[in-house]
Amino acid sequence: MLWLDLGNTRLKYWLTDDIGQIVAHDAKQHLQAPAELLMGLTDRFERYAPDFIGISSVLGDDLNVKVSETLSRLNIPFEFVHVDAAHPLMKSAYNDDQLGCDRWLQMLGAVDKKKRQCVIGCGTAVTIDLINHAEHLGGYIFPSIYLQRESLFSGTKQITISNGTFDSVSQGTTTQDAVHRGILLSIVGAINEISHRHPNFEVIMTGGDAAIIAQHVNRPVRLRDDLLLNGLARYFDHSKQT
Ligand SMILES: Nc1ncnc2c1ncn2[C@@H]1O[C@H](COP(=O)(O)OP(=O)(O)O)[C@@H](O)[C@H]1O
Ligand SMILES: CC(C)(COP(=O)(O)O)[C@@H](O)C(=O)NCCC(=O)O
Ligand SMILES: [K+]
Repeated sequence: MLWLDLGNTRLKYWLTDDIGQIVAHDAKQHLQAPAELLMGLTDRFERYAPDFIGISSVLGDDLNVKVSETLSRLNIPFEFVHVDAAHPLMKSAYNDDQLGCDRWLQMLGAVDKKKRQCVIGCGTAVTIDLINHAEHLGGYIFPSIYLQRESLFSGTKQITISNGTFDSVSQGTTTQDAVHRGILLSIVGAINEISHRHPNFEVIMTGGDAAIIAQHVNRPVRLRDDLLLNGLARYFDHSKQT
């Protein structure tokens, strides 16, 4: 099986064998041209010869059509996941026309009837979703570190930094440090606040920046970079059973 996660910044793929073990995986910035990036991967995918391609995309219809055209050349069956708020594995109070497919699949990858869970996606946007015994209560969306830095850059005259590391939340004594620590604090602070308000929810984090952010969160955090993959596998496994 080939699993694709088309996020706003990076295309991730996982190739799994018939017992679900990961054989290959990668993440690449698609620079808003995911179909072209996929074109360059088609010979590799043909060599893997998967029997099915499951896709999560939050890139909208126009890009999804281009991705479909590229994938059609492979003559391998593929399917884009659509959010189902009434899914047997997890009910959702969220508007299912609007809920991002990646958020939904990350939750599907983690959901456990016996638990209260806070699922945090650390991608282009940070998403926080609350699940109470397999019922999605709703969540939050806010810009992640690079989007926040870009907004400061474009919204102010005197903040002109373009690089720097997000590695501390202690107060800064230069513009560069004040910006990078402020941005990281805004994200870590939000996560600490939500986990403080929901003390008996287990906190699970995934996404490209999860490791950077998790180390500053003042509650135990479970890092799972396979969450969306797991959601895709559960989704298509379940649809086969029914
Ligand atoms: N402008 C940027 N420069 C460098 N890295 C970036 C930039 N924007 C995002 N990234 C990196 O890309 C990754 C995005 O995470 P990912 O979970 O793949 O996001 P998405 O699912 O939204 O595409 C993160 O590791 C982040 O550090
Ligand atoms: C919130 C998101 C942009 C996060 O996407 P990502 O950061 O993974 O690229 C995505 O889940 C999305 O487009 N959601 C649709 C709006 C919503 O979930 O309400
Ligand atoms: K994502």
